[in-house]
Amino acid sequence: MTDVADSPARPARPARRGFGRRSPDDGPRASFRQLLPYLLEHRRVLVWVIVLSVLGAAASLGQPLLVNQVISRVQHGSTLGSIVWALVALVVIAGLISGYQHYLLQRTGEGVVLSSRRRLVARMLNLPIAQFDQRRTGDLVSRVGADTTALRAVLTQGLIDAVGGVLTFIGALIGMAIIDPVLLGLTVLVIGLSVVVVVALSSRIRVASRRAQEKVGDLTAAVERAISSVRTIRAAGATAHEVAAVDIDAEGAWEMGIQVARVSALVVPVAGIALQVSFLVVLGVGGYRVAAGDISVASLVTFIIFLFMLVMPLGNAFGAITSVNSALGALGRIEEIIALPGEDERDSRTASLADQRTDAPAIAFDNVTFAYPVSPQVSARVADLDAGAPTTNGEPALVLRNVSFEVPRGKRVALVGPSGAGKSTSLALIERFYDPTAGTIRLGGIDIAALPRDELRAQLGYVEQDAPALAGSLRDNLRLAAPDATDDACRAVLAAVNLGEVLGRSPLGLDAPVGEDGVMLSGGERQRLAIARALLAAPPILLLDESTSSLDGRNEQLMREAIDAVAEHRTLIVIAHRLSTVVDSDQIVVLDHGEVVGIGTHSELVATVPLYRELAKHQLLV
Ligand SMILES: Nc1ncnc2c1ncn2[C@@H]1O[C@H](COP(=O)(O)OP(=O)(O)OP(=O)(O)O)[C@@H](O)[C@H]1O
Repeated sequence: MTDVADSPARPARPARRGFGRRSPDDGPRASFRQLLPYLLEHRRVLVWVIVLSVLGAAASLGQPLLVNQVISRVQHGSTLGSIVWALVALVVIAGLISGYQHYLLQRTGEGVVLSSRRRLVARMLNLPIAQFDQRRTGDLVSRVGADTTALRAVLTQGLIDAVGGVLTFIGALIGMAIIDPVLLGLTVLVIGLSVVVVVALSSRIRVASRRAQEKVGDLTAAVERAISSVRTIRAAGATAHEVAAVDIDAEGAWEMGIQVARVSALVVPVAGIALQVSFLVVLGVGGYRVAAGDISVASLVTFIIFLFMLVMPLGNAFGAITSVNSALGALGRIEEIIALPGEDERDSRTASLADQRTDAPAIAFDNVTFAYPVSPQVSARVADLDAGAPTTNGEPALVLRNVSFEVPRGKRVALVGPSGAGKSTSLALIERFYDPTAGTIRLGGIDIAALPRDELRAQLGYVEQDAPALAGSLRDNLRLAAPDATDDACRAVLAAVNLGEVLGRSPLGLDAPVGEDGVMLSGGERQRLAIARALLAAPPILLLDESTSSLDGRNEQLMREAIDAVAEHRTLIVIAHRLSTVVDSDQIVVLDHGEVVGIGTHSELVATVPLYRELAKHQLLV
């Protein structure tokens, strides 16, 4: 019943190999191998880029040979003829090829960013709910925005002319070997040293740039927190405090950026120094060899041009090291999420709704026990503190204990109990946002763990506690679960939950925006809009987690009427914070500290369950 990622007993499954074993300092890492699927999607363009690279390299390598000819002809007093034109043509062709190739790689880079965003968002929105409990929203947002953008650099800077660069490098090496192996030996010695230095520095760049990206994630999370709670922060007079908190994260990102800059500052001049030193060595030793008659002036000039051609791609590669390493760091953060199992991947799909029994209750809890999964980070911190909460003896604290109750078809059942008793958790388990640690929940007699989640959820309408309205129009909100609903159906359902008046408020009607998180609606209106949304999909079972915010008399009346409208012809499980909403329920289940302490009608419970009597007394119902 309990599946792997949600299991409190077992920590969330470590991601695929390469992400699983790492020290806290050692964030997600990616290799070029993981980049391959993204590149292979664009293999046609990349093959074309390679062909252009080969042509470009040939056009470049042809230039020193022609220069050699020009010098020899000038030395021997012969006419230059078409050679100069051929040289000009080669330079122009090499330039055109390089421009077109650059465009193709930029385009492919954008394509890689697009497909990484698609894959990441598709996986992210399909992760088990526990992952969202344990991760910071801003950090996830930053992965979709900033990290995917960093991937572009692999193509636009890393792979730019990589093949052409290698060919030019090899061609230049061969040309130099033919002209003068001694000079080549000296050149290779100097350049080899520069490569050793850069390779040694590149791992430091990788670590620094990955940390820089993590810091950007922290920064986005801090900004997201501040913006999403802006009213509370403003009202608490805590704006300056929050600005300072965001500032600390911004500074952290800046510091890491500076670290990257410091290490890359060491790398960038290496190619230049290598070129200068080898140029001076070649000029000195080459000049001596020309004087000694070992090589001609034309050969020395050609050798020097080849030297530039050898060092140029090397310089490009050194220059790309920072951006490629940061792209690989970003890819690590993207793949860390993509490697997590999606919630639907763990569906057993061994049963179908057709197996429902008509004589079975709509929903039945059978000895359900549950503890929320504890994130590995929290576990580690608790272990460090050697403290009990939120776990006991290393085990997560139980939120539900052996809970059993039945909800007959077509009946209205209320869950009541003090705050933290486990009411909302029970609805979350019916929705399979989490799976019970022990026990079974059945829908029409079928263990819901055996049903595909989408089939199960199609049977359920769920109205969260203080349900948020989604930014967008009234119509967008209503059609979330019923995309084909007509405008007439939308209007009818709004009227059913007493929201007809909201429609008349704006000339835009159903197109009227509700604001970010529905700020343009009152708390009661948001809750009723959420009920309308659930109703429109016409599910046979409705789970309603009543708003905790106190509603005035009129709103409460409107809400009761809305619930009555909802209850018709369907099974309703309602979490009531105001007993007045549920006194006429068919059955009331009283929860306390995760245990069922009473089941019955209002009058039965007032007579037999002290906790319920107490609750009713507080709410002036007895
Ligand atoms: N996502 C979560 N991760 C960890 N613990 C949680 C999570 N959600 C709720 N809890 C804990 O589970 C317990 C039960 O919470 P639940 O929301 O089910 O209570 P409730 O009866 O609905 O309370 P209320 O009436 O205040 O809404 C609480 O102690 C709460 O702190």
